[in-house]
Amino acid sequence: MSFNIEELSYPLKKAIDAMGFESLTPIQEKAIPVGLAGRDLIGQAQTGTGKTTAFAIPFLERIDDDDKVQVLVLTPTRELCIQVEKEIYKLSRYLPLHSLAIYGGQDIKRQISSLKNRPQIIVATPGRLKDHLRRRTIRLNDIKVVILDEADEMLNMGFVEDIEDILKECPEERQTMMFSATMRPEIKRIAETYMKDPEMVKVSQETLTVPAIDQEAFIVYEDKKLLLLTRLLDMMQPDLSMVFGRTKRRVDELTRALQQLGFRAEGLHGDLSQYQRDQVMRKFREKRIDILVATDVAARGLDVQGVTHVFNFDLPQDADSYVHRIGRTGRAGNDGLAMSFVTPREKDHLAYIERTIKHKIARSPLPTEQRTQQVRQENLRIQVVDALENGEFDQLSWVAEDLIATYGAQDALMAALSLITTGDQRDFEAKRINLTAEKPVYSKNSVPHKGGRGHKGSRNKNFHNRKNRSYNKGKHGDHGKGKSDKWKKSPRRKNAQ
Ligand SMILES: Nc1ncnc2c1ncn2[C@@H]1O[C@H](COP(=O)(O)OP(=O)(O)OP(=O)(O)O)[C@@H](O)[C@H]1O
Ligand SMILES: [Mg+2]
Repeated sequence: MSFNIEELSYPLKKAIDAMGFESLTPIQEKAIPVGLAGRDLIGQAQTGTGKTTAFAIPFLERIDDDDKVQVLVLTPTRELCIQVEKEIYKLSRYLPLHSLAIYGGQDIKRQISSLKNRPQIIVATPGRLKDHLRRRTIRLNDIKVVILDEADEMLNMGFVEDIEDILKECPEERQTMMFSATMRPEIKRIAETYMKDPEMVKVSQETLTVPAIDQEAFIVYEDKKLLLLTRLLDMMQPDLSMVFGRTKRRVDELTRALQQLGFRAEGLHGDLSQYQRDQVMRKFREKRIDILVATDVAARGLDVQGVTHVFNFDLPQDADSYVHRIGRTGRAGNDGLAMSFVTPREKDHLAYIERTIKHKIARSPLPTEQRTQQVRQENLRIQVVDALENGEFDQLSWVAEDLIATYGAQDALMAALSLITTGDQRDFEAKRINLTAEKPVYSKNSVPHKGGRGHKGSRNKNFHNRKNRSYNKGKHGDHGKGKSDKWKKSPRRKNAQ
């Protein structure tokens, strides 16, 4: 029998109930008993499968309300730090425990004054935590549990020294747990050097990516990417989407371009002030913007309800990053669609990503102007039907009567429709915007094409088996053909597991 909710203490059961979780996810079933036993562990499970709760429940069951810092959770980014602390806060709602997020960019004095609440649990980014250690405003002498979320990233070059420094300040006698959706063998070996006889808790799946995420690739020239994105956004009208760009400059330029084209988009990257970063994340979570354009700073861990589409405007450098980026959708049992833009010179890099994730990414044909226009018009029809069914427009009746009497119903309606379509104009503008070109991505793992550059390998032919797919098979626009509706409206959301 696997571990289940009934075995938890009452305050946690109640909190989990309030969060709407009906049962535990597989990684939670497997990792919680090991964590409760006080063992060190490395937990690996796909994106969006509830690793946060998997690592939080054991320490919430085990620590006491002694007002010392007993648990330290480390995360690679500020946004993730804030999010993880929120999840812990929700889980500990009925427990006499305090948690606090400590991250860079926030006023350190404010953090110092929040520390007066005597939190038992600190969630931190490494840099800012080290500041506090230097100032002796945080001490780690009483730490019982250390958790590295996104452990493989934390043990990568950029962070590993900070992590070492931090772990040195923690007592030897402690429980250490590491979690991630990706754990390359060499990183796993490094991880083990910081742990005592860790148990490997893995929810094995055939692929690194989540099956609920549909993955597609478009082979597209660099200077046609913006037009492609514009058309896809217009056709599919995602609820919320994330667009990943390679560099900060790329993110800035792309955000500006999308705004100019009339999309509600904002950018997120490490050069923004913390205030700006917080604002952007808040707007995105509250659906006041539809599109978050970001660098890899947003690739890991972020959990935003309603993200139905992820676009890799630029391919990521490594396959792990691909896994985490696309994992921002298809979370907790929901569907998602991930689309990657690949320049012809990056085909080998895509092949390397496919090999690593053990999943073949379907090649999709580029939407033509004609097809795009047709879908836009069908979407327009849906908009009008929605308005007919739900709208209140009685106050416009005299205008309609007047226009119909003067110009006839058909002309009057067509003129009115033309006012609300932006599509053709958008295409026109998208073609005129020049983004600074990014270099093609290449990694030492991407093998060159057989026959050199420009060779059209027979391998690629198999990928075009979707050529005749329709971009519009939704409930209103299409007249009965096909089942998939992903090309237009956002994928349907199932209930969370
Ligand atoms: N038992 C559960 N039932 C339903 N939903 C859950 C359950 N546990 C967690 N969730 C929800 O699932 C979502 C994803 O959880 P979480 O962010 O912990 O995933 P993750 O495995 O850490 O993903 P990533 O690898 O991207 O960091 C969250 O919204 C969380 O609240
Ligand atoms: Mg996570």
